Amino acid sequence: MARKKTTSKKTTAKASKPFQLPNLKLNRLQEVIVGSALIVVGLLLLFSFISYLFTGAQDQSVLVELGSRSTETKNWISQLGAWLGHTFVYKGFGIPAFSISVLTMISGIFLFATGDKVFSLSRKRISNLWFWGLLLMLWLSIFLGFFHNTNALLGGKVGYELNDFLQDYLGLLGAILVMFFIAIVYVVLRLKLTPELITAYFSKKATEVKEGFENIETTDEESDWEKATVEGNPAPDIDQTTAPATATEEPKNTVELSDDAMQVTVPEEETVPEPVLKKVVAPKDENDIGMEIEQTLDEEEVIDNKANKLVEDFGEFDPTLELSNFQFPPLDLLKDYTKGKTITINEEELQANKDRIVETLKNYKIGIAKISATVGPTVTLYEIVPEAGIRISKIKNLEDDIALSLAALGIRIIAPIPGKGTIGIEVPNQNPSIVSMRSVVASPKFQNAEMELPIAFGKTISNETFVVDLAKMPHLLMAGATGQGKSVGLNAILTSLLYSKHPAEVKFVLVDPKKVELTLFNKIERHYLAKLPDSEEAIITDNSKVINTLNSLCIEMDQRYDILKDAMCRNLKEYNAKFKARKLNPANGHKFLPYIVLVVDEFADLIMTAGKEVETPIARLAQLARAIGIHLIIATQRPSVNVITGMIKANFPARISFRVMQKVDSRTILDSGGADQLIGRGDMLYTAGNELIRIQCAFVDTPEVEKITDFIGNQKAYPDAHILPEYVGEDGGTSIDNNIDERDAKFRDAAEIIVIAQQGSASLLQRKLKLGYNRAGRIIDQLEAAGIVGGFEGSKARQVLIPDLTSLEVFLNEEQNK
Ligand SMILES: Nc1ncnc2c1ncn2[C@@H]1O[C@H](COP(=O)(O)OP(=O)(O)OP(=O)(O)O)[C@@H](O)[C@H]1O
Repeated sequence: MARKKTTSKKTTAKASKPFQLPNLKLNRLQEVIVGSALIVVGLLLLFSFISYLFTGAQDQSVLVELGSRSTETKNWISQLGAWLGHTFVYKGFGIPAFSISVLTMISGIFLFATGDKVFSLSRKRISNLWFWGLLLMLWLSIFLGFFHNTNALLGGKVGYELNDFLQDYLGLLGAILVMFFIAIVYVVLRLKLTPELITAYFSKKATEVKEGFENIETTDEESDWEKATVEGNPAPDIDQTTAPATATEEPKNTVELSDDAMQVTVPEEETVPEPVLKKVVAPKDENDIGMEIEQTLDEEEVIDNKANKLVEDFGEFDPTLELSNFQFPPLDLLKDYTKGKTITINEEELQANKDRIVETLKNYKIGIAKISATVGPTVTLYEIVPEAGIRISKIKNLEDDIALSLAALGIRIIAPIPGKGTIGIEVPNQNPSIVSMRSVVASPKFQNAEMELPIAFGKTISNETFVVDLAKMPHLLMAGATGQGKSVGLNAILTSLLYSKHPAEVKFVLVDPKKVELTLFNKIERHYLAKLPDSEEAIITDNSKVINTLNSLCIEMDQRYDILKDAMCRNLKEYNAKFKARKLNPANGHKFLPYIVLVVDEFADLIMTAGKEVETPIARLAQLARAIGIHLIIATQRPSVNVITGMIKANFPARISFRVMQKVDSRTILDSGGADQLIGRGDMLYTAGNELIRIQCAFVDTPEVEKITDFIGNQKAYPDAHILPEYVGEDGGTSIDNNIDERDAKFRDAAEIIVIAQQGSASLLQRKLKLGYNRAGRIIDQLEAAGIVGGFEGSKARQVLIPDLTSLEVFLNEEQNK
């Protein structure tokens, strides 16, 4: 989709460009060769034209014989020169034809000297040069056509004919006026000159000239004095103390060499006078005195000018340049589940449901003034307007009774619907339709979304595509009982981003304790994923590594804040815009910063095993990371209060809930019931802090995700995944201290577990002894120091050096007796 977007942008850009050099890719050697070829061609043209001015008349007679070896011409470039001169100067544009040779040479020099790196950035400039150069040539040629009778070579045949054509229709005066008008258009468009600028320029010049005269007068006096002092003579007629009056007024760098009054005066570097606005307030009456008001104008922001110049020369910084050939996945990779099937409106079903609702309410003496239905992909919303005097809470309490009478699950009553004066009853359709990812990605709402991180969740109850900006959320909490569509939801989020963002613009940090859900994204590691230095896999499946990654993200956050502070930007969007506009110097550590999206599946599992160690960095990130482009998506099966703590909840205003089994879970995640009444299979409720929106999540199946990741993974990638800052945890480094007294209280238990399992891993201890990661890590270090387990072996578990429990007993007893 984004590909479409960019191509459409490109075409509009192309259409507005006057002329564009072909986008050839040359290597450096080819550049030098092509560059020199252009220079030679330019020179050949130049010499031919110059020579033609003098020898053209003599060569006129032999023009018909050109091509034969025996033909002799006077042109410096012989037959070719004679032909070129005749074609371009005489039959062409006259003297202005010289610009062709000059333009060719300039292009050649550019390519030869600077290479494609600069050249490709300056293509726009060069194409501009050609466009305006050729236009100027044509204008001059027509203009010189007025003087055709003086010399036919001035404007060439083209100039003469076009001039003649103009004069035939407009007459001499008309033609002159038209030419004058074109010249004005040229000057205004090309040189961006306006009458104001010209007057400003001349008034500036006038003041400069005036100041110049005044300066000459003073410097005349000064130079007399200086001449005298440099020669060692006293200053003529000027007292030593009073002489440098001008010098004190205008400080000079004066070096006193000796007592003999020899002074060498070095004029100060030219200082740019501050532009000053002067205004004189005349005295009100005889007793009043006038006043002169001076106002210094704001200084020009040089940095902007420089940046504008850079942007003019090289264009805006393009972060996607390194993978400029990257292609966004085509829509065909997504399956169209709804092919040929639109939502079927089953009128019988609608009628039957309506009748039952009306009847049930009637049984409770609730009269209905009006009822209408909106059919969604999986649920139909019946909106009723009760008769006057009916209490809303009465209807709300009938949820179960209506569900019973309709014999359906997942009935939800919204009383009243916010913003409408109605009460909503959501009833699941008998034949729900799948919302395919393809249909939401292809929707104009997603395609034209001007968002930083657009996410197409699915379709609302009124069948509208629901697109939100993750950057604005700014973090998302997601819950749902097992099998209700959480993993599909995560895939839909990731797919949306893959369809809209270039690898340079967004990076994912994926935490997947289930080990199977997000593995497919491994293929796009070097395009879209971020990882810790030295870690083999980018997708984190080991809970212990999550802590390091989260802390590393905190470091990244702090670093980004420093960079943003330095650039005086309030958020990542501003910063990147400033960087693209070349207002930030990469030499000062500035670089284009991609968004980072951290996705944590099975958050409850993580909290169970690592507790505070995970919660603290997550809360920190959630509180602070929004401005610097780190966004969290956290999914959990169990939305209990000890998993989704107050601190986490407070920082995740945007929440999604798939079906949960209990009302209390719904309350924990959404702060209200409702999620327990959903029907599952992607039926979800979304809230961004205010009302609840019921959405049918888009369905994207594993084979589709596989196709997308294959498509991206097979393309040229960055050399490595995006590397996060290194984090050395508290447990970093191995303690070689084998101090028995300082051993952990659970040391012996741990040793036994390790020896029984014959596997030296900290996570085993964590599970069996219910320890935090840091403590388990410390015990492993102590076991290593004691010689019970071997050294660290990367991703493999450590070797256990004691074969069984009896040997361990002997080993530890011996150690005690030492
Ligand atoms: N949006 C959807 N549209 C249609 N069917 C869906 C949708 N989402 C999920 N399903 C169905 O529900 C099944 C389970 O979904 P999913 O694997 O996402 O559940 P889950 O909540 O992640 O479960 P678990 O937590 O056990 O991994 C899918 O295989 C699919 O058949």
